[in-house]
Amino acid sequence: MSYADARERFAEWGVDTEAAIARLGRIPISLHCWQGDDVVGFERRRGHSGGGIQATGNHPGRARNPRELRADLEFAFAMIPGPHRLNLHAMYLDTDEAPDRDEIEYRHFAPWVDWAREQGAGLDFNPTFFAHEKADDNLTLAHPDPAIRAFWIEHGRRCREIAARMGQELGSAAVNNIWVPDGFKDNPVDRMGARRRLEESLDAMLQARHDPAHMLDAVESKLFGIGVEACTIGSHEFYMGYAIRRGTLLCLDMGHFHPTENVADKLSAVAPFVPGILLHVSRPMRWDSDHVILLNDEVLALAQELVGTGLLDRTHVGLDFFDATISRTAAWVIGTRNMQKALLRALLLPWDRLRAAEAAFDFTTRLVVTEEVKDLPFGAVWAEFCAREDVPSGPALMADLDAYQARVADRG
Ligand SMILES: C[C@H](O)[C@H](O)[C@@H](O)C(=O)CO
Ligand SMILES: [Mn+2]
Repeated sequence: MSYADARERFAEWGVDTEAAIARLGRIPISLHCWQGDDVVGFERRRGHSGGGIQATGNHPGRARNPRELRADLEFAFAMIPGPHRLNLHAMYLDTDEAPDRDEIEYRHFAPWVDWAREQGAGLDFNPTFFAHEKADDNLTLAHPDPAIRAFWIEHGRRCREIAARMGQELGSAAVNNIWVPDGFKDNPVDRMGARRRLEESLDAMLQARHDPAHMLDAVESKLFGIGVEACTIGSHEFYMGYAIRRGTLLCLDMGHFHPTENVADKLSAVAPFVPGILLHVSRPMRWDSDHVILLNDEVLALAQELVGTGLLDRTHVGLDFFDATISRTAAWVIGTRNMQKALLRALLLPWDRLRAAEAAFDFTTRLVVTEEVKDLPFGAVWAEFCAREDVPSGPALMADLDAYQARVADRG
């Protein structure tokens, strides 16, 4: 179906496809750098605990250095319509030096900023509290040893400074997301002590004020991780309380809750109490497996809540998946485009009609409308969006993905 015909079909429902396309074109999605190299990073020191996260698979083409990762990202950006952001982790520094985590400085990341400026992309940032000898006890900011806590506090403090400078340089606030793997494999007897230490460390780390136009703090909770099955110190309740008290963003990772929980439902529940939300859009399969996101019910529901509640302006959409069994660039492209497709579908819903039906307790109409509109030609609107943004779709996209993968397949 042509776009012109599709526009008319949507108009019959009172939906303006032009407005939806325009809104979608202003929503940046933050691509996570760690999908490109299986969460390895570019530090010269290696070989320590991974904090319970690990990519599985050995598909050829893993980016081995910043140059390769940037080339892969440039390709992915060319396949993804709309404004771009890159979510960097501190272990992806670009330098010949070998600073420890408590020694990193802005200059170690400056090449990323230069590159982002060239690309017209924003940057987000994350301290790296894993893959380091001082994280091998599965305790960092909550460690009982004050020297280890001090080390990680200094790392986190520096990361906030680096993120703030990135945001200032690029004229777009960098979200600096704090996730620590801290927890216990078996039942601890002093959960309270560990949580108090985490709270104190976070307070020390977040003491310096930074301009929110440059940097926004976020905290990310988790239900459990491999190796910390009995207790995660930074649980949802912990960080929900912390984000409210400190006024930070709250990060909701779709893989960090019990599988029966509905992350979409949480948005309107937490939004009144925190200044904003960071999403890690992911696909847990039985656990926090970080599969590439599909255009599935969970992602559609998330996008629908973002649009329907008006929370888009207060939400930063980031991705968090990593799959090393398929082309890493294709994973980025397909996952990101799925998030955008979900947002487009949400933007193309007849919201006024649905809200009126619900307000009138006419749940029959609400059901009929939600099911009937599923037959509308969303694909034609998506194809039009891609064409206007000069990115391929359909078979042309597949050909480009295959050609790029063939180019990187001989990386050692
Ligand atoms: C690499 C990220 O910091 C990490 O995936 C974190 O966001 C997470 O979700 C850990 O399970
Ligand atoms: Mn996450």
